[in-house]
Amino acid sequence: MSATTLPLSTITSVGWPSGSSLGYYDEEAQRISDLIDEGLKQEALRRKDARKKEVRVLLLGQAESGKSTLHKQFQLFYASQTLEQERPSWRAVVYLNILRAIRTIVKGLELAISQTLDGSPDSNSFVGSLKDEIRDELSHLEISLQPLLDMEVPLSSELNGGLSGRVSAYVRTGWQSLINPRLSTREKQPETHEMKLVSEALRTTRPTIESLWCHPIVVGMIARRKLRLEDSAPFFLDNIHRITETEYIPTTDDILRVRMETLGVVEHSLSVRQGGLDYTWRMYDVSGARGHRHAWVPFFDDATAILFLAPISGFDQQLEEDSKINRLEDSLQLFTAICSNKLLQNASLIVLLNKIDLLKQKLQNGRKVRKYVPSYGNRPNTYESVSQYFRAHFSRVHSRHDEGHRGLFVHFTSMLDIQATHIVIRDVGEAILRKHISEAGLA
Ligand SMILES: Nc1nc2c(ncn2[C@@H]2O[C@H](COP(=O)(O)OP(=O)(O)OP(=O)(O)O)[C@@H](O)[C@H]2O)c(=O)[nH]1
Ligand SMILES: [Mg+2]
Repeated sequence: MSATTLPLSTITSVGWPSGSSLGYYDEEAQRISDLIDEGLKQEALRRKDARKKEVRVLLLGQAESGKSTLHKQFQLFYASQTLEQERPSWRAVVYLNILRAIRTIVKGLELAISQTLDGSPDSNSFVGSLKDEIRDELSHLEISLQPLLDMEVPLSSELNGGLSGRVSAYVRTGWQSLINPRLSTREKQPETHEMKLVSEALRTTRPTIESLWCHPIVVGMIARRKLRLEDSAPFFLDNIHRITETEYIPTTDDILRVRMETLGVVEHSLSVRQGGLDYTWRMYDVSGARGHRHAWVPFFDDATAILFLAPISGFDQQLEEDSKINRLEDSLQLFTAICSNKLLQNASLIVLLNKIDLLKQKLQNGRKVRKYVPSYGNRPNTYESVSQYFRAHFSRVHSRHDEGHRGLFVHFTSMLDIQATHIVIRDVGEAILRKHISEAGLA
């Protein structure tokens, strides 16, 4: 029976006050409606209040520009205990970085050796005139390292929760628990089977890795840029002795240097106390590869600030995902798109011209900027001159394309320098918060 066919007597018999007039129901309905309205109002106020205490920061920039490394630095500055908890989990990623570096070297050597065996050596090839005994020596090193390299796929698959395919590991929420299941307990972690195999194999092949890494042919190929190693590969291979110790736990420097690609967009939350108030910083760390940038858009609404990272050491490099595009050129194009994006026009804009340590190193080694950036002309090939020239390019893009007519904050950074980066984080944090406070009416 539907409620509309119930006689009034039936209704009163189930507990409604008998003999009351219809006016009573109106009053009761009104009371309930007022209560609901009040609840909704309180909820809206509570949300508005929480929103005022929430700062949303986007970390943008091309792949390998240093976004995830910057997030680690924020973590170190505001929540170092969380990085402490994660520390053992990074060991697997360090191992994976080493395996990847060895694979790149071995593949590069294989290619060079096959060219000499073909009898059609590239006349410019450094190994074009390899003597038979050196070729045999290199082949022997490669064969000895093959079992170690065969562990790369299972290890990356373990880090990716069983997903294999590309040999890589990805930053995404909760990856640490796969390799370090009792992350929160602080107990000494038992090694996973895969990790045990890899760490043993690394220990036993350490002398071979060292021989390969300091072999004059490999050193020469790197000097002539015949091998494209990731930025941190030399550091890990130089430290192979320490890293293959039985009790090895990654240092903070190792964690900052390790390369782990970001998958999609990862949200991190940080509690930040500033000016006597607690704020929640929501940081969005995105994948910077060309094919993944469309995934950023849903995070543009309501962004408080953008931290745009441009690795200016990349003036002589191409994108990994498209070898026709110069890295610096790509950074400038991307920055143009960010400046002119209407959805972002209210967000503070902060540019971090990153990897200045690598830029200084390249210039010291005699790399000429004008060879890769013809417009640089005959200006001095010094860090001061080059860095200001690159900065001027970003400022020009900003003044031509900035939709919101915002001010532009520019910092030169090396994400590996903890002290200097923390000064930048403090300055940037204060600037972002000042703007947020005045806009949210918290002042
Ligand atoms: N030498 C040097 N290396 C850096 C610097 N900043 C970052 N790196 C290294 O560059 C590599 C890439 O850094 P990530 O932070 O993973 O780059 P990302 O922008 O998050 O890259 P995607 O996630 O692919 O978009 C890592 O190995 C870092 O250790 C820097 O200032 N100097
Ligand atoms: Mg990343």
